[in-house]
Amino acid sequence: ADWRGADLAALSRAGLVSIASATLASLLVALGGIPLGYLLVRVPGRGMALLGFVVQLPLALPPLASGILLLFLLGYASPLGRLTGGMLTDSFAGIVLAEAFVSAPFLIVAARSSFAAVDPALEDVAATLGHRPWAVFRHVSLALSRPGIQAGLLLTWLRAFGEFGATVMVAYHPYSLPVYTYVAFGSEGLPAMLPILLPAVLIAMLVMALSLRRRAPVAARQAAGAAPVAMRAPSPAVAAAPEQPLDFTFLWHRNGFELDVAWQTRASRLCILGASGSGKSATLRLLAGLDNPDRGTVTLGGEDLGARPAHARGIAYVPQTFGLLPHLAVAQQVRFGVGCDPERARVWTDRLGLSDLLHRLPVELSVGQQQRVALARALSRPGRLLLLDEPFSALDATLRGELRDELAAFQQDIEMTSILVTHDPEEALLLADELLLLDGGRVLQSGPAEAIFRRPANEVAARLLGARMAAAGQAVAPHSIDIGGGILLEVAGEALPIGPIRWAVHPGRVALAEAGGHPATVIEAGPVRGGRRRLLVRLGDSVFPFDANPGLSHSQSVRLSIDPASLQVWPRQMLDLPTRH
Ligand SMILES: Nc1ncnc2c1ncn2[C@@H]1O[C@H](COP(=O)(O)OP(=O)(O)OP(=O)(O)O)[C@@H](O)[C@H]1O
Repeated sequence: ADWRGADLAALSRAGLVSIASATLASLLVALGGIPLGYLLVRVPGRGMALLGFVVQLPLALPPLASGILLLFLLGYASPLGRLTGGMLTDSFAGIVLAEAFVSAPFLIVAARSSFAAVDPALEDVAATLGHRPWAVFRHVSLALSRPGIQAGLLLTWLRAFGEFGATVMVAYHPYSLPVYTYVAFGSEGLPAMLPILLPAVLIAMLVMALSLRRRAPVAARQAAGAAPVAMRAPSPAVAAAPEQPLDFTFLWHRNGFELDVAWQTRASRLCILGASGSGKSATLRLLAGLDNPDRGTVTLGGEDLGARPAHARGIAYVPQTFGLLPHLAVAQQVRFGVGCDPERARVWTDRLGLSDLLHRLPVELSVGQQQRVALARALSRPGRLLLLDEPFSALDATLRGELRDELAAFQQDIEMTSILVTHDPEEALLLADELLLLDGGRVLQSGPAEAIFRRPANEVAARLLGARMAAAGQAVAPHSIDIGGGILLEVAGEALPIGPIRWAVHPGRVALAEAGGHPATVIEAGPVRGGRRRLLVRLGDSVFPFDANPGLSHSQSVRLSIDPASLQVWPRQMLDLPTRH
């Protein structure tokens, strides 16, 4: 190595040109590449797919070919070159453009993969929490993609810093470090190389080291900024839900599925009940403004919500997966909504038992705790409609029961109308005054929960409402059914039309009678679960399930009483299956 012969002034100039051009090129790429990476993920269509292919092209081209392509685009004979008086070639601007062209795919590909990994449900939740599209992009999409984008930016800078082939074609002057290396090698040979290469490698290593600098763990940083939430007695200083009639009609098509629903209700505790794929979540998303109907209207308290975007509807939405932002600790999570009321946030975090978990990230919470955080966040800003999409589906039976009871208690305290989506009839009956039954995108029945439970419109509605072993019978009076064998059962609720019916009763709502009741025989005894045995009993001509103490066994005679309010009765149709026995 010829250390003495090194031209330090020229070397420094070339080094500065490379550092400055690589930095400018990276900025340029970031400005265009980050939004482009996002659009490539979120905007569907062939045009975008083609664009995604084209932007990767520089990776496949030999750098010299990229340089020639750029000469066609930027050279003094091109329209752009003429417009700029040839300033885009053989100049510092030319170096920046050549470096940007060749290194851009590194950032675009990294940004695209990072954005693709962000769950769109998180963006949806942020929108329903009042954030405008730009804020959703900044606080959710960009925040969650940051590590991947930073890695892509580092690759972009390093690729730009080392870029030679395209640069030498577009801008031979001023010398960048790679071009200077090439020139020095041509005139002085190998002995001139080490004094040039050593600083180049050191600069690259320094930039890499700076980018690897550890940041404080997210949780710790977030918690440090979290205002302490004082423990206080529960005092949800909010009134019960005011009457605000909800009225919506939606017609919506997607992938061969057609949703055609309409509902008018004045109740404040509502439930949409239906089998999987019946359109429950789609209805909630249309209400929240996260999808647009092909045709439809939605008004709440006489106000037209349909014309407003999701962030302006004043709706709190808790999706099936809770939509917690993985980079925010509980305290930030709860205050994430636009217009979040700190006093309300304090009350709900306290009441939901989250006060000791404020510094934790979602990944450090149990599923039940995550569900509470999502609920606290939804309730901590003023809103008029609370949309809950199967909030308990991920929980075990015990926790499910506990949280269900808690939610039932909250419903008394919150000033919002709540709409719960579920396929669990028990949940629906506990948490709603009015039901909307959906089947295959159509409304099967709607109205007061108890009335629908007792009088399902048909067999499908009855099954959605939990009727399993339905039996045949005959309505012989407005409140009496004949189930064969001379047994008449009393039925509560609306008067029945005389004629053939089907009926069912929940196994837990039949009781053994000491005296009175109806004579029945145990015809099947199942295993004991939770201290109770599931039996099949014959009563009159009907067979139905019954949960009893484990002492009862096969062929035993018993006397049963059935609460008239717990019987479900619906008209028998020609297509209904015959009774099981
Ligand atoms: N974004 C979408 N793109 C295409 N099809 C969709 C989309 N969203 C919903 N669908 C379709 O609409 C239908 C109803 O879906 P939806 O999620 O509303 O059902 P659901 O009743 O909530 O079911 P589950 O109880 O399983 O959540 C389904 O056939 C589903 O495939």
